[in-house]
Amino acid sequence: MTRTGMFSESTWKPTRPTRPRYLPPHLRSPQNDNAAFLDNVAPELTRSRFYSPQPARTTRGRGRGRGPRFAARRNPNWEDEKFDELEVVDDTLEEANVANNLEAYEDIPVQASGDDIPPPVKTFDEINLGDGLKQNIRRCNYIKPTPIQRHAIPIAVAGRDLMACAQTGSGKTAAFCFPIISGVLKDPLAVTRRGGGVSTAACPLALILAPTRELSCQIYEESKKFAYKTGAQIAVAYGGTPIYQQLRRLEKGVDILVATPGRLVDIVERARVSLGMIKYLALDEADRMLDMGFEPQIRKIVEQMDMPPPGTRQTMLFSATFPDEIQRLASDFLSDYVFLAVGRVGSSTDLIVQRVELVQEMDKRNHLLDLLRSQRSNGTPHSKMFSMLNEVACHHHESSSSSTGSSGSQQISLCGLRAMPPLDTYMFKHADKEIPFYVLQHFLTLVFVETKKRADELERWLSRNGFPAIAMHGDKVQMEREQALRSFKCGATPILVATDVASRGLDIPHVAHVINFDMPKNIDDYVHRIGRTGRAGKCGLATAFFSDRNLSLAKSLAELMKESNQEVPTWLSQHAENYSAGSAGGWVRHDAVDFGGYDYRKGTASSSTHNNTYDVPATDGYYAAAAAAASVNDPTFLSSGDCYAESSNDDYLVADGMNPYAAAPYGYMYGYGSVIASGWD
Ligand SMILES: Nc1ncnc2c1ncn2[C@@H]1O[C@H](COP(=O)(O)OP(=O)(O)OP(=O)(O)O)[C@@H](O)[C@H]1O
Repeated sequence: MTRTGMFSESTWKPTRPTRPRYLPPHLRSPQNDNAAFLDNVAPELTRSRFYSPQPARTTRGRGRGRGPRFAARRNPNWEDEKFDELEVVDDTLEEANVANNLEAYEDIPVQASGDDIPPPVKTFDEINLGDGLKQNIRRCNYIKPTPIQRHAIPIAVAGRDLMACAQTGSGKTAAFCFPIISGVLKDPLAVTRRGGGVSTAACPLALILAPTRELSCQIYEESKKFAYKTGAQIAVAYGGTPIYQQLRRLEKGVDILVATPGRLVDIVERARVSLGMIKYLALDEADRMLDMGFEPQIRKIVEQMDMPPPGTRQTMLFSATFPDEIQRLASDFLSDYVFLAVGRVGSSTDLIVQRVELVQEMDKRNHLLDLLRSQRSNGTPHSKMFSMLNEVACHHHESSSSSTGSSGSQQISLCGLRAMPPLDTYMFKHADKEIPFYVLQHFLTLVFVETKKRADELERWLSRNGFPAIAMHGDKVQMEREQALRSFKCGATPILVATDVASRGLDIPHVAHVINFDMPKNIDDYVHRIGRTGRAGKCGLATAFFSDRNLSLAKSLAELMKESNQEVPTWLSQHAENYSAGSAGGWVRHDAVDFGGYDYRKGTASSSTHNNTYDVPATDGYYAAAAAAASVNDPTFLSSGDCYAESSNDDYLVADGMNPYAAAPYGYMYGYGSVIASGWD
């Protein structure tokens, strides 16, 4: 849809006269909002029976007189209790444990580049987020901010555009949701964003885009928790479900819209949503959203659908990976932005133990069976994993105790082992039968495969061999996809076989093991896939089946493992050497950067470790390479923005003849071969 002329281009103020008076969220009736909110809570998102020794409590369906009013009369804190029934962080943990698990992120170096960067905070209380939101943060058991939250929230609350990169599972969702919710709640605009008058278009103030339906739903559920009782109206729109239901919800008015790109375009083209009032735009998994698969749709949404331009709106891009060329592309959507990297861009957390096994294609199935069997042998499944996790905890203790000076035993208990769910059985009712869930079911295993067909085949094969599994991929109808995810989350089918549709963003508690049955096409996808475990400071295990077909990944995988303090098998190092020597270069990472992230601009680099901000000379990356290339008078060095790579079937490769100095800063090339990955929305 092109600009409709509803809004004046220069001011972006609405000119439409006949609309009901806008009621700011903080003045809206909390009762109404709560009612809508509670009604929307999906049953599966109430406190999981799986992790709770008690059956889930509910105030619904208990007959007359048992509704919210009744509950409120009997117990003035009923709403707090009601909130507790939602899926909060992790109900097996005490508050202190949650905070302590997050200690795991304390040592991560942080780099911020840009002008006048607002300083980070140590606590949520230091930021003016508003009382309602702060109360919900406490209800969510978010005792203290994670590093990405400490740095990103003040930047976003100050109204700055932001490109932020932080490890999987480190709390990026809250880092963009809190500033958005807080901004919406403080919005002084006395104009309507609701439907009415001559138009039925809803006019959200904030738009959050995500690449998959499940991730949109997850962000929606999370933001509802954060906005609980504040009056902020949040809606979700994603494909694969009837559009009319979503349209009806939008008619009621919306402040924050969470959407997948395809469904959003559809709704905007039907003139049911106007993007003309957008003040906040957030792209989760931003590198995925801006790669070849989604970029045209994102450009359409951002540049051709009435959305205020950069500088007028605030734009926030978040991901765990940010290849250079995507950063370059993304800068089209940003204005005077801050680049923030927690840890190295595209690296993985060392809370995830990574194992790589050399397995040929024909042996993969049997190898998987052996692995799964060893997990549940002796009634103490995952015993191997437990010892490995213990090693991680000890290792982590060693690295963190030197900087924190804490005692050993204390640190070990902080590193995730106590976060493991209790090892007992649980009775599950299915088709009128009580089925015991054995210990294994407490640990969920996520198996990634390359194609939808392979996912279905492996699901059947595993089930036939006594391992209840379910497949999730883009050929399944949405209901089946959601059912598969639910069944996995609650442990009914403790193995999920998925394509890349499940690789990004999904926060599934107690995924203890990620198996790359088929390796992904590029290292970024690997980082996201293994990031489904080892979240929020907990430990996890990732096993990769590496075959001859994956040689092009050897170098980047070995480098990633080294960066994350993992043991690299000798055979992999050998393959990495052979492959890089025998090819035009394969994958190249930021060899020149010795810590932190990588801002492709590199001009105004400043860096901070924890809370101390200081300048670092921009001697690495681009400038170092430029200097090196210039010193040898090398004509192959290309300036920023030039194309420096050639595509191949799988990955982008450094162009022949380019010298290593020139290649280094452009490192981390993106595997466009993977864009056609199955199952994206
Ligand atoms: N400050 C905090 N205190 C406690 N738990 C937190 C905090 N911030 C986030 N979490 C929890 O950490 C988990 C991971 O957070 P989130 O899903 O936002 O990670 P992410 O960085 O977006 O990961 P991904 O890169 O995979 O999308 C969630 O369960 C979330 O509730």
